[in-house]
Amino acid sequence: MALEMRVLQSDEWDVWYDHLELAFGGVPESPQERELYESLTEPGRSLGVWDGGACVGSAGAFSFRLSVPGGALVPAAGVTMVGVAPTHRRRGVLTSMMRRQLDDIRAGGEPIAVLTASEAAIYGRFGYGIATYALSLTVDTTRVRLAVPPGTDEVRLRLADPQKSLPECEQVYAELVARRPGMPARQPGWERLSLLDPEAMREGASPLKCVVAERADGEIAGYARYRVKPVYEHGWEGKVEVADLDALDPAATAALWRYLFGIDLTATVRAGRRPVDDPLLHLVSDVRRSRPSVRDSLHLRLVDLPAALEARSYGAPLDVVMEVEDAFCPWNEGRWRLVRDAQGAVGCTRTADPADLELSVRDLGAAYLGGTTLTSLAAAGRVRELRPGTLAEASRAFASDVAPWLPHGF
Ligand SMILES: CC(=O)SCCNC(=O)CCNC(=O)[C@H](O)C(C)(C)COP(=O)(O)OP(=O)(O)OC[C@H]1O[C@@H](n2cnc3c(N)ncnc32)[C@H](O)[C@@H]1OP(=O)(O)O
Repeated sequence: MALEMRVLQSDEWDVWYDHLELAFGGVPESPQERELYESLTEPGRSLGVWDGGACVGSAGAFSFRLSVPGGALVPAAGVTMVGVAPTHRRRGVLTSMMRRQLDDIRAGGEPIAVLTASEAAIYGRFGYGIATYALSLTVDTTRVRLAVPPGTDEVRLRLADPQKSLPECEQVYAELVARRPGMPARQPGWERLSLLDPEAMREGASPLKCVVAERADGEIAGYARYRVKPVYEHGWEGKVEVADLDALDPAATAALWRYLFGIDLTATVRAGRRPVDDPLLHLVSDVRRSRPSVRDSLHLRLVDLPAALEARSYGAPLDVVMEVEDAFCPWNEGRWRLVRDAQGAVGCTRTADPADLELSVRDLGAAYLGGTTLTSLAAAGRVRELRPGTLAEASRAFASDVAPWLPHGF
């Protein structure tokens, strides 16, 4: 029987999601998680592939707005819930869904698409590049000390109910979105993701706790959400699992980390999905015993290349012609002139002038948020400089002073 791909109807969601769970191995999600993701699913932009009555393929998209260098929010399709039934793998089902989805995203006018990949090797062939990395730290807090900046002692910490303190914590999040590229501005319903706390997610740890940091005037300056996992071996050696830590100034940042490091009966603080330039790296007395590790996080694709490049700002004047390869979305293929003038105005237009740089859309996606430099891509042979001097100029202009960061999965 021929496979049929069609847009999801709301009443098909359960079958569609059961299929997705199976594609990921078949362990059922908690009812809380399932309910949340059902409420966040946008059926009109979710695809199902059907073999008779059986769902064998799924791909969804969320309507995000993502911060980019300069602070603008760019409409971005958040590609999600991708799965192909184990019986139907390696027959091109994913490829057909990616084709349809990118065509739909283009028609809908979102200049970029983003995703987090279950396996880092899947999406490069569809033009996605790795635009952000995530830092994980596992700190031995029996050995590692914090050097806190002046003002830390003036920060007041208050334990708060995660649900009740959500509105004030969301204010902090919203302020950070404008400061750091790669962050999705909160869309209605997404704030609930931070509070998701089913027993199954705790792995023996406590329910989610929240500590709020306030300045002397009572203004909120940050918060951390965390769980404590009791461990007793030769004495108490519990683990503090940090879910979120967002703060607006150095004193609040240090006060929150100091609090987490100092929780009695614990010996480890573990924080995953942190920015790669997390200030914690500079607060700790021993970075090695903080066991940093890095992995790919947000994969990004330019869907409408000129609109995407014009939507961000650049750190220096620039006039560069790029020869871009994009076999999967050929409307982006060819030669583009990107100009950022002395006043900061940006234009990206087609040109017949000789190219200065040559690269694939995937590598342009990797560099788009300013975290991966064009120079580092060139060192790997992925960007080729055709006119001397243009690589350094473009690399400086694209780079972001603040590392791009995706604070949560989707
Ligand atoms: C954004 C997200 O939701 S990420 C979640 C992705 N989903 C999962 O990981 C769930 C488990 N895996 C699956 O459901 C499937 O194996 C998928 C979705 C990864 C791939 O689906 P398929 O229909 O088998 O892919 P398809 O047949 O279109 O393969 C296209 C190409 O990608 C390659 N490919 C497919 N899966 C992988 C993988 N996991 N790693 C590397 N390459 C892969 C194929 O070999 C093929 O390469 P080719 O064109 O050179 O022959």
